[in-house]
Amino acid sequence: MSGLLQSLESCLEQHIPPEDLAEVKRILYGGEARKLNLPAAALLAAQERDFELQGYGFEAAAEQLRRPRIVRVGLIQNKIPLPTDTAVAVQVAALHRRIEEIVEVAALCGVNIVCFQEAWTMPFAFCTREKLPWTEFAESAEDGVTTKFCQELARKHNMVVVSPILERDEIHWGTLWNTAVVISNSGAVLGKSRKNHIPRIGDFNESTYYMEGNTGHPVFQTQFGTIAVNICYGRHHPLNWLMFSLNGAEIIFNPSATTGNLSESLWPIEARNAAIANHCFTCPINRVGTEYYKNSFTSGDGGKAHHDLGHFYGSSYVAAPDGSRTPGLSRTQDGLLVVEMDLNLCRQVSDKWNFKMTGRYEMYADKLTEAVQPCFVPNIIRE
Ligand SMILES: NC(=O)NCCC(=O)O
Repeated sequence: MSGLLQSLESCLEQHIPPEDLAEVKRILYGGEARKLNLPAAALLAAQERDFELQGYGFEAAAEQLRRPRIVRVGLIQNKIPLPTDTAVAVQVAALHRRIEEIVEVAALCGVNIVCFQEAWTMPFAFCTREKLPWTEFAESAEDGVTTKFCQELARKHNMVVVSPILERDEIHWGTLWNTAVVISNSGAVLGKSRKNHIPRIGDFNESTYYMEGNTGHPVFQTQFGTIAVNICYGRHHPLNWLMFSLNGAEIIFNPSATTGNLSESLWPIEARNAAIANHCFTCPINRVGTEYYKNSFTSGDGGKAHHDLGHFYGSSYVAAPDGSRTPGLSRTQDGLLVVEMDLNLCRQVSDKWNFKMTGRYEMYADKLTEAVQPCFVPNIIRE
């Protein structure tokens, strides 16, 4: 992992000859994203508060019967501000303060829907396998301190807030889940979406802490568009994206926590491919920084015990249904990515490429039903 590389895009800008840059961006990114003109006050506040602020826009063609449906989303990536052995309540409060000051800037930029990173109120401590204090970060999705905090933000800024937390479900005997709480711009809790796929890879020992989600693939109708949340490792599962899309999601957020050595080469591909395959916008968000734990832990691979999961590489971005994408935020710095999109692009691209129309879902539904039966015989033709 190169700790110094700020972002792939800054590297390209620096090293690709100027006469080739536009063509390189067309091939790699589907074109040069339109830069948004963000308010000077927002740029200044971001600088003072020490985070990167970037803004891009995606266009759609004008239609005769539908007005443009313009929405601005905000993706926030951040480091944990305090050491992991600071008191739980103090860490949570510090994260609330950090997010509050970034959301204020999102509001200045006209953001309608904001999404935070996975388990944003805590260090991503699931590498340790220790229960305390990490399970103490879990909160009620309905009326925990973080949900109340987000409801205030939503009301104050007239913004839909997607808040991925570690959830404690008191009704079901204190069960823990990895959950995104979706809060309407009215301040009401619209609902929640639990992480469907739990990693069992390397230091990501998350199944020690919480269960595979049981909320299916809910889509939330907001004033600004229909949204869904595919949490982190669900990014690797094309059917997970598909189901959110079949339920009508126009924007799918992917709040994540993932590290360089493990997944950085997959990061630019998976969510972008999901945007293309499902005719929707996708918004992967990753935390930044290296989180240190006092007690060492092993990866179960015979390697040495260590004190961190590796570097969380940020690089949050937005991909559009036509396959184009924004540059990523920094690999090392807190950041806010503001992206304006016309949701009419989803149907326009669908009418062009027809992936849903040609999807032959009935064929796959039948065959998948067969494939999961114990008596399944793979269809291999032999001589
Ligand atoms: N948080 C999480 O599910 N991480 C797993 C690693 C990855 O999906 O890249």
